[in-house]
Amino acid sequence: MKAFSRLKDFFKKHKWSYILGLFWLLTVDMIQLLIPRILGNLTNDFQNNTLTSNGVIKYSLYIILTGIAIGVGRYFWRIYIISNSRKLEYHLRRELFDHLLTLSPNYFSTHKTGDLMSHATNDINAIRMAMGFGIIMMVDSLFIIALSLFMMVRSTSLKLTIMAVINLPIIIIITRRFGNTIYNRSKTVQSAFSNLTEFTQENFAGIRVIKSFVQEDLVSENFYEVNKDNMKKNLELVKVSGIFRPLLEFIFSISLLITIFFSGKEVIKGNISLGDFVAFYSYLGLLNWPTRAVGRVINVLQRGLASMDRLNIILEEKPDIIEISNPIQVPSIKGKIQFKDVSFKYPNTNHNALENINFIIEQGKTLAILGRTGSGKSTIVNLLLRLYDIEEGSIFIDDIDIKSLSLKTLRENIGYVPQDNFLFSQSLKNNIAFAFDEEVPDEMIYEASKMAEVYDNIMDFPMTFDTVLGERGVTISGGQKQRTSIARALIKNPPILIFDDSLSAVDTETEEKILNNLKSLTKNTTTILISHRVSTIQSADEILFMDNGKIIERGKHDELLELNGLYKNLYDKQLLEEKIKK
Ligand SMILES: Nc1ncnc2c1ncn2[C@@H]1O[C@H](COP(=O)(O)OP(=O)(O)OP(=O)(O)O)[C@@H](O)[C@H]1O
Repeated sequence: MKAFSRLKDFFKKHKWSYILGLFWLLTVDMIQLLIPRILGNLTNDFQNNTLTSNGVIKYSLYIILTGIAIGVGRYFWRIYIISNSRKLEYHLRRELFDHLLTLSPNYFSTHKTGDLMSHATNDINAIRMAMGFGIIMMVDSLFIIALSLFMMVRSTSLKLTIMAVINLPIIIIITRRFGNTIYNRSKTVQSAFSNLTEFTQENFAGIRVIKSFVQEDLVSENFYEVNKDNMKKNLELVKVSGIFRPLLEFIFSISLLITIFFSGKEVIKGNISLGDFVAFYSYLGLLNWPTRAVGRVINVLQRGLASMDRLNIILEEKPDIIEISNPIQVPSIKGKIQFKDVSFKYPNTNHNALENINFIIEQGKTLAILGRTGSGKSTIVNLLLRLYDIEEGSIFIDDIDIKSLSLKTLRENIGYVPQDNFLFSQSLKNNIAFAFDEEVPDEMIYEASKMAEVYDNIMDFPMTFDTVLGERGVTISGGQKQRTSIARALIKNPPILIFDDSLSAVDTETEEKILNNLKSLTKNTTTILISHRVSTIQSADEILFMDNGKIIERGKHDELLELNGLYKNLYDKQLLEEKIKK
C-alpha cells in the first residue's frame, strides 16, 4: 500500500467527499437490511391473522420509503465516491503528462510511445477502479456480510446460519480465480482488437504502396490471420465467462437449498416462525452480491496496486537535463556562439558522435555545416539546444556557458527548424504561431509565411490560414510543410536561427528566394545552416565540412574550393548534376 503514498495529498484534499460518500454507502446498506425484517414481520402478521388494511398500507409505505431512501442514498454515494475517482484519474493524468514534458528526448527514444500511452490509459484506469469501485465494494461487501450474518443468527440460530453459508467461501475463491483468468483473456482480446485496428489503419494509410506493388492478395491473407486471431481470442474469453456466472448461481443455490431444507424443517417443528424463515431466506439473498464482490475487490485492488507501482517508476524518473539553481539572468541574447573542445557520445552508445569540435560564430554571422549523413551535423544543434548535455568541452552563447542559462532563456532565443518538420494537427495559423502563448496578430503570421515563401500556397487553400492539418485535415506537401516550419521559427524573430536540412524539399529557385529573404531579415541574427547542398550554404561566413563526428575541412566557399578536398569534390558533383538536370 506504500505505492499509494503519492496520493496522500489528494486523499487529504478530498477527505470530506470520501467520508460523506462512505456515510451514504453505509446508510443505504442499513436500509437494505431493513427489507428482510419488514418482509418477515409482514409474513408473521399474515400467519397470525393480525394483518389489517391499515397494516397493509403501513407495510407498503415502509417498502416505498426504503426504496426511495436507497435510491437517494445510492445517488449520493455515487456522486461523492465515483466523482472522487474521476478527479483522481484527472489528477494522475495531468501529473503524468506534465512530468513526461520535463523528461529529455533521450527518455522518449528509449521508451515506446505505445507503452507510455498504455500507462496513461490502462494503468490510470486500474488505479481509478481501485480507488473508486474498489473502495466501495470493499466497505459495502464487508459491512453487508457482517450485518446480514448477524441478522440471520438473530432471526434463527447460529447453527442454521453456519449451515446456510458454509459453501459461500467457495464463491470468493472461484471469483478470484475466474476473475483473474477473465481479466487476462479480456486483455488479450483488447490487444488482438488493437492489432486488428492498427493493421487496418496502416494498410489503408499505405494503400498507394500496396496497389503500386500489387500486394493486395498478401495484405488480404495477412488480414485474414489478424482477423482470425481476434475471433479466437474472443472465443477463449467466452468459454470462461460463459461458465463463470452459472457456476456461481449453482453454488449459491446450494445455500438456498440447505436453507429451505433445514430451516423449513424448523418451521414445521414450530421452532422458528414463518416470518423469521422469510427474513432469514431474504438475508441469505442479500449475501449473494457481497460474496462475489469480495473476490472481485481483491483483484481490483491488486491490479490498482500493480498499476500504481508502474506509474511510480515513471513519475520518479529524473530528467537528464537539469537547470542550475540560480541561472544567470540576461536581459537579451546577442547571438555569439562558441563550441570549445566539444566531444560527445549519445547515451548507451560506445562511439563518439562528435570529436573535439571547435568553432566560434560572431553575432549576425552565418555558419554552414555540411557532411555525409550521420557525420554529426544535427548532433551539434541538439547540444546547442541542450537536448543532451555534454561531459567534455563547453558551449557558450554570448560567452556564457549554456549550462548557466535557464532552459527557457536558451531555447526561447533560438529559432529552430528541425529536420523532421513536425507539424501539429491544428490550423496552419496555430502551427506558425506555436511559440506564442497569447494570440498573435494575423499580420505577423502573414509576414513570417511570406519570408518562408509559403504565403501564396496557403492562400490557395480554401480555408487559407485556418486550414487544419492532420489525419482528418488537409495533407500538405513536404515542401509546404518545410516552409511552414520555417515560418514557425522566423515569427519568433530570434537572435539565433538554426535550419537543420530545412530547404531540402524546396526547389533551388524557391531556396534562393528564402535565403534572400533571410538576408534582409537576419542582419543581426546568427544563423546555423545545415545542408547537403552546396548551393544552400556557399555564401556562409564559415563552412564546416564534417565526417565521422570530426570537422575535416573548414573555411569560406572559395577557400574550400582551393583546398581541392572533399568539399570541392562534392561541389563538382552537385554542379554536374545541376547541369545534367538543366
Ligand atoms: N538519439 C541518438 N542516440 C544514439 N545515437 C544517435 C542518436 N542520434 C544520432 N545518433 C548517431 O550519432 C551520429 C551522428 O548523427 P547526426 O544525426 O548528428 O548526423 P547528421 O550528420 O545530422 O546526419 P543526417 O545528415 O542524416 O541528418 C550517427 O552515427 C547517429 O547514428
